[in-house]
Amino acid sequence: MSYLVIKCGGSIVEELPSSFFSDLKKLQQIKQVKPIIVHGGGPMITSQLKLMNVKTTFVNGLRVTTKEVLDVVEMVLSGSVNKQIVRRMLDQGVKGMGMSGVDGQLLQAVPIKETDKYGYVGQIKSVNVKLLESLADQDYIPVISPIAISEDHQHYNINADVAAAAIAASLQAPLCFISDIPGVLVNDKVLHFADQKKIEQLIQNQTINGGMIPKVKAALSALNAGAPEVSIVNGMDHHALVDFVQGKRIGTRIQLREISYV
Ligand SMILES: Nc1ncnc2c1ncn2[C@@H]1O[C@H](COP(=O)(O)OP(=O)(O)O)[C@@H](O)[C@H]1O
Ligand SMILES: CC(=O)N[C@@H](CCC(=O)OP(=O)(O)O)C(=O)O
Repeated sequence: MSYLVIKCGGSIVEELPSSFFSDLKKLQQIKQVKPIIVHGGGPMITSQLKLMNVKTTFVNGLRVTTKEVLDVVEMVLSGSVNKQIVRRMLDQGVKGMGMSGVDGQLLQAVPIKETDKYGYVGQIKSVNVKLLESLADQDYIPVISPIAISEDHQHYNINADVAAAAIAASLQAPLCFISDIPGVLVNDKVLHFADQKKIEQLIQNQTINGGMIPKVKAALSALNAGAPEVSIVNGMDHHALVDFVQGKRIGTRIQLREISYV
């Protein structure tokens, strides 16, 4: 394995055990993996907006982003959340390099199609892969907040699952979603494998809802664009990352091809 894109959800970022960060080093040194972290921070953005008395709404799992909301999203994600992750990596002797998709034009965006509905939400047009390669060559682990920049230098808010999927697709790398649940749950049980058809059915009957919708959709889009493997795992599981790299059966593994569920 070479690159590994790890998406840390805002739901779990503050709870991640120290072993999560020390395992990054083990993966680099023992398995020659080049980890790349993409993080969210949805709950922290919502708390900050609340403190500032700014109303916030979601449509289809995406935050409606006015100019005022965009400033707060950027402040929270590229500021406190990003630096908190870098600090926790440094505590474990891991070389973290915090950046947003704006820095070095890492994530180049165009506005999402329905701008009247979503405001400053973007979709990723391209990823500056050379920048990621040069950081990995120096053993840095990029820690990326999902703010992107357009050709005319407007910043856009990107759902972190979508940003992680775009990066995994650009690098043709496996993608591991770290969240606060043990995987996709159906009747309180973890679904260990799910194919496209099953996911569409679970969205349709609302078993998959809320923040899980952009996650599974991003998983499918990464796979369709050539990412070899995508799983959703629980960040509270010690050594979830190592288990993922070793191909152990943890969380929910998403696949394109059909699976027999009998
Ligand atoms: N079928 C499902 N299985 C598991 N979680 C689900 C499901 N449907 C909705 N969810 C919700 O999705 C959440 C994970 O998405 P989200 O809150 O966006 O996490 P993150 O911040 O890790 O990206 C879970 O905490 C849960 O509330
Ligand atoms: C467009 C959009 O919805 N952006 C997200 C970005 C953060 C995010 O995705 O954080 P989680 O991974 O914790 O959900 C937002 O503003 O909340």
